[in-house]
Amino acid sequence: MAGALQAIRYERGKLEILDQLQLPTHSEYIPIQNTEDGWDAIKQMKVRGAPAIAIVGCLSMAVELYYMDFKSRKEIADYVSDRLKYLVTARPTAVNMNEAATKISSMIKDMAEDSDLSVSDFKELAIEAAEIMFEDDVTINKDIGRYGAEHIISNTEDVNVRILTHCNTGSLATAGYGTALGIVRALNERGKIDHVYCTETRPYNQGARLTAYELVHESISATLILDSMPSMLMAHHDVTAVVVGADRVVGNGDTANKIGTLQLAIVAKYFNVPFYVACPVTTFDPCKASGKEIEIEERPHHEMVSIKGQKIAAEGINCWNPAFDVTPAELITGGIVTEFGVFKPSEIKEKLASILSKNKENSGPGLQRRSSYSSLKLAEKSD
Ligand SMILES: CSC[C@@H](O)[C@@H](O)C(=O)COP(=O)(O)O
Repeated sequence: MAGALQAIRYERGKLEILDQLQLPTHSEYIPIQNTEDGWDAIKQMKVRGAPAIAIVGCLSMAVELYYMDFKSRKEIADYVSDRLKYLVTARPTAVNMNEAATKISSMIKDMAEDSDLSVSDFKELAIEAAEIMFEDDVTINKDIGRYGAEHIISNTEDVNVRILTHCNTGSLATAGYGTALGIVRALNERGKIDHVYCTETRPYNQGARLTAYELVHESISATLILDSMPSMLMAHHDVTAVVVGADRVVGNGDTANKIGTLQLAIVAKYFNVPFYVACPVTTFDPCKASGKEIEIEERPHHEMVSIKGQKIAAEGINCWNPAFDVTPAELITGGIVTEFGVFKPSEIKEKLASILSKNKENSGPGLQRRSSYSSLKLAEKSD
């Protein structure tokens, strides 16, 4: 296998991201020195993909914090909460940044009350909270990959599978490995891929520029198709499953993902092809009852009518550029693949609530387990 693609490079006090606007022709890492840089990179989509947005947002806060001096724990807690709220405003549909902001802010607020913690140890904990997300992401994605691959293999008679995917959900959209593309990677590691089809994903072309790049990089047998071709593809070729990522899965299983996902799900239903959504539990938003409540980001019209400054549409035409659509739960026929297993959309809220409450005390990915670990480490250090 080729060396892993790395969208995010981080060491304490230093963050760089691979500028995805320049891919696939140029690979340039750009520095993110503070939360303004983080916000701009997310807004302009130099980094994109729900998990990567949250990781870069939080790490930009960590880098900023690292170079600052504070007088009290409360000052740090207020600062962190303010910066994270600001980062959430960069892109509204993907819930991961909002989820991370809420989790880190409330953890930091609780720990600010702990008078045994020095200001500098407290600052370190705030930084570590962001670092934990980055460190855990690949493990989470590998679990998603394993569950998804096993589910697909055990629910098909195909010896080797043909997968259709949309947008980019791979190493470039996460800390590494990927979610939906992580399932493709896991299938490939098991020698089970016959072929992968990826859609170009207009207007930003994440499929043509990024997913195709990742598939070629890993020598996975793959074909690029236009966004208008999935029905033609399913009419003429056997597709084992459609596997996509998610920006927000709400309580009833309705799922917001890259524009074009809904039509893929409708076509898959027509041709009786199982349709899977793959995402970490941080993409789950149980507070919203249905997809109607999801705010859909609208992107600037210039992204539709020009490519790298070159006009491709008639001057003066009106445009509509929603970045995401919502797939109703009933069309997610294969299931929702998470790091805890594959769930039916109708059962995901209940099942995740039970798993997460059991895991809260002593395991599970993310801040709960690791923050108590960090507190222990700091306590040991001060003994
Ligand atoms: C693992 S990424 C999952 C989703 O974020 C992905 O499918 C997607 O819709 C990305 O949209 P983008 O606008 O490129 O951020």
